[in-house]
Amino acid sequence: MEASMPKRKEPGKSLRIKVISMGNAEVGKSCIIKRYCEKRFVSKYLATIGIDYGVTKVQVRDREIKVNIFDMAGHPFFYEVRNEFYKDTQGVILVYDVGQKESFDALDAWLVEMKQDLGPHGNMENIVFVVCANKIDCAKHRCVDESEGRLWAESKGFLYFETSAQTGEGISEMFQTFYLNILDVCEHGGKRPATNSNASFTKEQADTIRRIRNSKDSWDMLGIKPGASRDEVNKAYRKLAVLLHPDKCVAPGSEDAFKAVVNARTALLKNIK
Ligand SMILES: Nc1nc2c(ncn2[C@@H]2O[C@H](COP(=O)(O)OP(=O)(O)OP(=O)(O)O)[C@@H](O)[C@H]2O)c(=O)[nH]1
Repeated sequence: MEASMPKRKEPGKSLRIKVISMGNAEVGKSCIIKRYCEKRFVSKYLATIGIDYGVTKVQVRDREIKVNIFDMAGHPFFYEVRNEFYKDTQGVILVYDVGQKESFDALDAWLVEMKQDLGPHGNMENIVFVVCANKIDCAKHRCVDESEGRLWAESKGFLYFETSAQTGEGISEMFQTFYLNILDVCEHGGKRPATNSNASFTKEQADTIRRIRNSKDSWDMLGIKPGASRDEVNKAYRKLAVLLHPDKCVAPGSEDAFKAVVNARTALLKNIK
């Protein structure tokens, strides 16, 4: 009789984690959290004063996770309040507004602030970061495209999601993946599993794509001086083509960078005897 009974799976022990939100003022940190926890959107801007705190329970795989969420004010004025809250964090929701380039450019400074506050013994390697490219509903105002955001995030081993707190797009997928990754870390003794931490492209590829994206003309794009010879153009082109060829490079934006390099070479060779 007992042998034919289906085995009941024992639920895993419940887990308690701390996550924080980071990013410039007004990028939508509070709204992302509200959209997920309360399923609503508030269009009126109410600046977070210092820190907002909330607790929520989620079920991930067979584990119940009690999540303590610290929603940080993005305004520089609240630095002194924020710096109390970086330690003992398992996950960070790092947000920028796709229509506000400064908020994207500020992401590095947010990491620096966190690193400084954690001090020399603080280890950010095993914290799960998810980057939210928020306000994608405002397509008309968008100035940071997906490949640029994804490249920044993935080259640091961070998760990347396109979100809109207003429409809800991407929000639950983002939180589900975020919590799953945190659970993986917790179940690996607090260390990020190797498969989750390495980008599938090199730093050289990521830096080259960024350089090409920001180059001012075709010479600059190929990384050569104006007036260089055909041979120099071809040599520079070949080097970049090997590095960025779509068969070899999976970095976000590599296809566009490769096309731009091909066009730059064609344009330059047309005018060199
Ligand atoms: N269109 C649009 N507006 C959004 C979105 N997310 C937030 N907002 C608006 O952006 C403004 C700022 O949102 P908050 O969530 O308060 O921003 P925050 O990052 O928490 O700001 P601080 O508390 O100052 O750090 C509010 O007016 C929101 O309604 C979104 O996805 N789309």
